[in-house]
Amino acid sequence: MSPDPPALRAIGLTKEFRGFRAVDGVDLAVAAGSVHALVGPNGAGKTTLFNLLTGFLPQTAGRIEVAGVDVTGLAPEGFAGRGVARSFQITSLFGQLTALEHVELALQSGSSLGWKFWRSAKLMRRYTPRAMELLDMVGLADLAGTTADALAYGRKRALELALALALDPSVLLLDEPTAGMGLEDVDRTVALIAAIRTGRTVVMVEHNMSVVGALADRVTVLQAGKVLVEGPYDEVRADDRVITAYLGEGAVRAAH
Ligand SMILES: Nc1ncnc2c1ncn2[C@@H]1O[C@H](COP(=O)(O)OP(=O)(O)OP(=O)(O)O)[C@@H](O)[C@H]1O
Repeated sequence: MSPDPPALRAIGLTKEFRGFRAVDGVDLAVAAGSVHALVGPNGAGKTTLFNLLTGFLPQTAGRIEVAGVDVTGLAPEGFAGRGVARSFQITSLFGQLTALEHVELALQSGSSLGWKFWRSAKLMRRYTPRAMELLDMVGLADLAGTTADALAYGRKRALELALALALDPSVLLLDEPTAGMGLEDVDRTVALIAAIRTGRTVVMVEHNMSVVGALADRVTVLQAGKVLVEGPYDEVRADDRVITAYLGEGAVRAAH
């Protein structure tokens, strides 16, 4: 029996911005059921790769597969339709809607992308039980009636996760899930991701190495648009090439 194809795979993926290669021939295979972190110094191409892997940017060259199926060139809706979802950006929350209403809308639209139409409160109520479950999962049950505007930063990020989970994706992509958080929220988010990874594949861009160490099965380090190193966290963090990429030559000498 052949092994399962990667949940998400990039082959020679390349993105040029006016001739500048932000992502340059990246090969990436994210094993089904794994948590895979994308790391690298500023400007390495993480966000661009993330956008390519969710259909938010068209690639210049290369191929993307979801569970072995070619999805190259599909729009974000096409990726979502194949079970690939990304966490929402805070800016896309509607300040005056409650946390519960946000999740109900996400459930109703069936897609993190379709906020276009509005339904009656009565129709929405059919989604309330599942929406409450999702809010409970991310620790927001007590804040279901709070408007997004009134949620603290860490709670907004938790709401973003609930919205992504509303799609029940098989592959969940998280863009810096702990960025800007205090320690307590970071710990809470790590525990949450550890809980929601069950039964799915998670790809995350993350700067915080202790978060990567706590969650990631494998780590891909990008530098100047290319894969510098790929492997388990402990191997990657001890790799001289990675230390140099982050801290410069002197840091490698200091580390030995
Ligand atoms: N729309 C764009 N037009 C032109 N250049 C871009 C565009 N988007 C990204 N770049 C360039 O591509 C390179 C990679 O950027 P990207 O944001 O993907 O890196 P990153 O690893 O996510 O960085 P950071 O950790 O700072 O967020 C950078 O040099 C950036 O200036």
